[in-house]
Amino acid sequence: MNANVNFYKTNLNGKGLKVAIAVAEFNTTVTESLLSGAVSKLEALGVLAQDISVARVPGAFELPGVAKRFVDSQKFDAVIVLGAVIRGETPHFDCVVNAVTSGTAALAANGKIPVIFGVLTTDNVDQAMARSGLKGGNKGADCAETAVEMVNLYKELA
Ligand SMILES: Nc1c(NC[C@H](O)[C@H](O)[C@H](O)CO)[nH]c(=O)[nH]c1=O
Ligand SMILES: CC(=O)[C@@H](O)COP(=O)(O)O
Repeated sequence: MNANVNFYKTNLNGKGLKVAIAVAEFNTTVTESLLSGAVSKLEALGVLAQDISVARVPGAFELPGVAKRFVDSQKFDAVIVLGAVIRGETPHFDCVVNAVTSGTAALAANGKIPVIFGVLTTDNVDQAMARSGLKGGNKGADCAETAVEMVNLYKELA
């Protein structure tokens, strides 16, 4: 790699940051574990508990609506959406996944703050358990780290 390339710097310092989390209640065993992982990681990175705000919604379809309100409030440095969409017998899985993915992506691309996508989309419960800290890694914790990293990158890009 050419040594003259300029790389924007970022870091994982969460001190002083205010983070909002929207979490779906559908598949609550999985999503509460995602939430726990996200909150624990945020605190480990220096975000104070009183600076973490959580809103629960019925399902993943409702996540972008709450995330937008978090963004529009201008009270937060980042927003994380957490959910677990698990395939059933009908195409409803695709409807929900498409809606939450496109809605969250639009907010992330158009908003002034990072909006982080932490919605599991799995074929079965075991796959969800394996990605929510119940039987393996925790995507909620991963999203928390991404949120802090992106806030600090955006500060460099300002
Ligand atoms: N099947 C799952 C859903 N379905 C519910 C929708 O997200 C939504 O709440 C409903 O259609 C009313 O608007 N939600 C999940 O989060 N996960 C699922 O597996
Ligand atoms: C993702 C869903 O909406 C799904 O869990 C619903 O199950 P089904 O397709 O069997 O109604």
